[in-house]
Amino acid sequence: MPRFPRTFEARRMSSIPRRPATAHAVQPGLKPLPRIRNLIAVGSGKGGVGKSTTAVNLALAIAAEGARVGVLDADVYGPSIPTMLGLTGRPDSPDGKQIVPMRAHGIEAMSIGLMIEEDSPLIWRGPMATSALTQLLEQTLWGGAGEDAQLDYLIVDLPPGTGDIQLTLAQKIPVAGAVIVTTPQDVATLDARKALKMFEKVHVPVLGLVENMAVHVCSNCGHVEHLFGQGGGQRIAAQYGVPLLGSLPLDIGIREQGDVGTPIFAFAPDSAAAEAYRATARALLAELEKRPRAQVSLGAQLL
Ligand SMILES: Nc1ncnc2c1ncn2[C@@H]1O[C@H](COP(=O)(O)OP(=O)(O)OP(=O)(O)O)[C@@H](O)[C@H]1O
Repeated sequence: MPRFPRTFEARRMSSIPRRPATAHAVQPGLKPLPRIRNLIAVGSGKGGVGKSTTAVNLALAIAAEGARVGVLDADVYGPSIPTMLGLTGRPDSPDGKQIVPMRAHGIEAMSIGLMIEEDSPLIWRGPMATSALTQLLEQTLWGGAGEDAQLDYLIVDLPPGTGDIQLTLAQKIPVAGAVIVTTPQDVATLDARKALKMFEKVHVPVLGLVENMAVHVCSNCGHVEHLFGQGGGQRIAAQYGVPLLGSLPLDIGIREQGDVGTPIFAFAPDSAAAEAYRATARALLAELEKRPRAQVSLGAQLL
């Protein structure tokens, strides 16, 4: 794989003008979080489909559009975002209550994995997990220390599956929209449908599906192969009545870069894989723009 001389962070700092995002409506009955203009939940019907990898690279791709972005790793079963972003140590908490998010590759990040010992197994019952996660969401100083600090987008990597924890989280967290990550096999077994139903049940709008590992790119010759046939993602999205936001390649660089803490989008922003994430991120933002805006109340910062 070609090496790119300039890091993503340097590129981002030097050339991308900030474009503050419009805040969009959340589920009826919930109040938007003051520090978050748009919270986007990333879910999947089952584990191992590449949800965290997709969430992190999409967060970077959205940041590259000029937005202030954070990622919250809510995957209590296997918090992998610290590794994917190369984060270690504990986040600061000056007053013992609020938590300063960590930063990597130009985005903010917080993970349940940063708050516990690295080797300790997370065997939490539903209520414990959901209250820990809602606390983490609310007590993190997203967007900086100032009173009016805000992120344009917070990408929340939900635990895989559609059990109680996922349902409660989808119900309690004020979400502007959800994205469902599937693989071609996942599509075949209809696990993605369960995730769709779950979000529907709690009135969270699904912005679309992302088909991960859709085509294989040979690391030697770059040959592209549709291992699982073509058009599956498109068909299933049409069947469910939601857009297919993008199809991502099964690419060794995506895995390798995730393992070493510099996601492919940061490592090789001009690669074909990064381009696929960029196109998917743009489609996601375009879908979000179609959603109703958050209501503006006097004194609120949701302009
Ligand atoms: N498009 C891709 N190409 C190559 N490898 C990928 C791709 N997407 C994900 N992977 C790899 O697949 C493995 C699982 O990915 P990831 O941890 O993102 O899945 P997940 O759905 O979040 O898993 P879980 O939530 O069950 O822990 C990782 O090793 C990751 O690097």
